[in-house]
Amino acid sequence: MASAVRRLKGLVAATFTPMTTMSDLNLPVIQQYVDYLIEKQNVRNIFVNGTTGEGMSLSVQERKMLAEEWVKHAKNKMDSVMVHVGCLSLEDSKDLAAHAASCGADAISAVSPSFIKPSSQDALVMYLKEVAAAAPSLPFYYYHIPSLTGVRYQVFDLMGKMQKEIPSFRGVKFSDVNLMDFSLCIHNYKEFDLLYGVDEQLLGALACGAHGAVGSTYNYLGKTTYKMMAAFEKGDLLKAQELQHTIQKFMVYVFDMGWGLPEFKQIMSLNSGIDMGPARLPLLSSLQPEHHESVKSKLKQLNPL
Ligand SMILES: CC(=O)N[C@H](C=O)[C@@H](O)[C@H](O)[C@H](O)CO
Ligand SMILES: CC(=O)C(=O)O
Repeated sequence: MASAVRRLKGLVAATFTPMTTMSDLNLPVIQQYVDYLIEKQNVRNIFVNGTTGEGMSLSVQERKMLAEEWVKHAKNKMDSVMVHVGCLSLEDSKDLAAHAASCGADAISAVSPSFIKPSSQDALVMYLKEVAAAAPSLPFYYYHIPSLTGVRYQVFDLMGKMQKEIPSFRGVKFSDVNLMDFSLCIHNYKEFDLLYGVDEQLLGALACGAHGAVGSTYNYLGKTTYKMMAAFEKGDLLKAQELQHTIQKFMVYVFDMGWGLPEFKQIMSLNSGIDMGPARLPLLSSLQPEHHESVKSKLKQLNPL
């Protein structure tokens, strides 16, 4: 029987959280940000309050305000708004899940708790089940990002348990390099959405059958990544490889500079012309004014606006 459930496809931008110079939320920027993603990057899905959005560094109240604002502006323009509700506190996660449903989000996602970690796969699934049950009408996506959570259970092993225990379970945002685990999930759980989350090797995940991708770079490399996906779909593997390699060269530059979230936010500001402000935690950015032209010209070659 064909499923009536709408599948999440294509690119999902993991949004940055716009902030003022004082690191307060800068909500008025969000409307412009939504239009930029649609018009300049052709991206019509967003993942809010995740890693890139600094969800874990924000208060519950701030996360609610952000979810509301993103939903308000994306509602009739984008295909889907997924709100990340994972926290170290189960109560906070449930609160955020219920709030996401009440404000009109299309889906929720949660990471595993990562300070006191689940002691077994079953414990993790029980936890996720409670979070998902706080918003039973919304599709639930497990957010697998072992490099940050330290929770490394094979997703393939978890999928069957999540399918059995969580009625709203719809898929996984898979931010890990283990393509065998990813491939096993795709082939054994065909009715679920498997969204890949390591942008710099998306082509490998497409070859395994990825249904879509969620990531930070789609904020500024969305159009280029779509070109790579189109080449792959047409069977033009050489062109797809070339585009993936070009994107990788940009990421090598970023990683060689030792850049992370505060610099990613600046890269986004430089490319979009929308001021994202600094990161929330007092992490000092090492992207200096003398780097601006180099970042801009590299991105311009990659993704001419
Ligand atoms: C750790 C992290 O932030 N992972 C993101 C998604 O999960 C990715 O989108 C990366 O930001 C991206 O692949 C660049 O390394
Ligand atoms: C990158 C990603 O998917 C996140 O920021 O959560």
